Amino acid sequence: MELAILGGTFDPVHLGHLLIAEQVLNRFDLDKIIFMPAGVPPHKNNSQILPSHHRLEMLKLAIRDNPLFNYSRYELDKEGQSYTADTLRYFKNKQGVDRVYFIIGADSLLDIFNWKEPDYLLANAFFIVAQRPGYSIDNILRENDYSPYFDRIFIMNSFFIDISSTFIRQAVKNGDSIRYQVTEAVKNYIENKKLYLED
Ligand SMILES: Nc1ncnc2c1ncn2[C@@H]1O[C@H](COP(=O)(O)OP(=O)(O)OP(=O)(O)O)[C@@H](O)[C@H]1O
Ligand SMILES: O=C(O)c1ccc[n+]([C@@H]2O[C@H](COP(=O)([O-])O)[C@@H](O)[C@H]2O)c1
Repeated sequence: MELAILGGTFDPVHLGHLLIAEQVLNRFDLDKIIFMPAGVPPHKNNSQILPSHHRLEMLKLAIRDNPLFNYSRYELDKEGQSYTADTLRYFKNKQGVDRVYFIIGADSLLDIFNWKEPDYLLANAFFIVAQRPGYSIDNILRENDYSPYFDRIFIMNSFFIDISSTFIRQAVKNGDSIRYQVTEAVKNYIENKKLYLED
């Protein structure tokens, strides 16, 4: 069995996330994508992250029209930090999944040796890396020694999408439009719940 997971804080989920998931389905022989919201994202300032029920609700709204996009509550329901190594162990050892693909942006690839148990992760999972503005994958691959894992890291020939959750949160705070950066349902949710208006 194979599983393709797009993990993220999704604060909020945006069209960049949806577009990279769609490109993965176009380019790889995978039949669905599992969006995995992090309960406690390891490398983010958690006091500033929206409670998980809001992040999950927006994710559900964003993917509801696409039967190939699913989500998992695994990292939300689990205690402690949402380490990807723990998630990998769970799906491989407890759920018997043979191949787990993690879909990440180039910024995450740059950070991956700072993740918990990077060697275990890189040796036992597969990574699909999406281009991201501001990051040169060629330079990233030159800076660290990824060579033992080259057969497990797939660089996706994807287009660059200049959208980030940080930019969206800032735009809401400034009173700027976020239309076309998030789905209409997510935009309405943010407005109705008055999210991201303050620091
Ligand atoms: N526009 C994008 N292009 C490529 N990858 C992206 C893009 N946005 C997010 N990702 C990737 O999706 C994953 C989850 O991202 P995350 O939920 O942290 O969104 P973000 O926009 O990076 O958030 P923030 O701005 O708060 O850091 C990460 O691996 C990240 O690299
Ligand atoms: O396992 C780790 O140490 C680790 C450190 C940083 C990020 N991650 C995972 O990478 C994914 C994207 O993270 P983020 O912070 O960009 O939302 C998300 O699934 C995180 O749980 C994982």
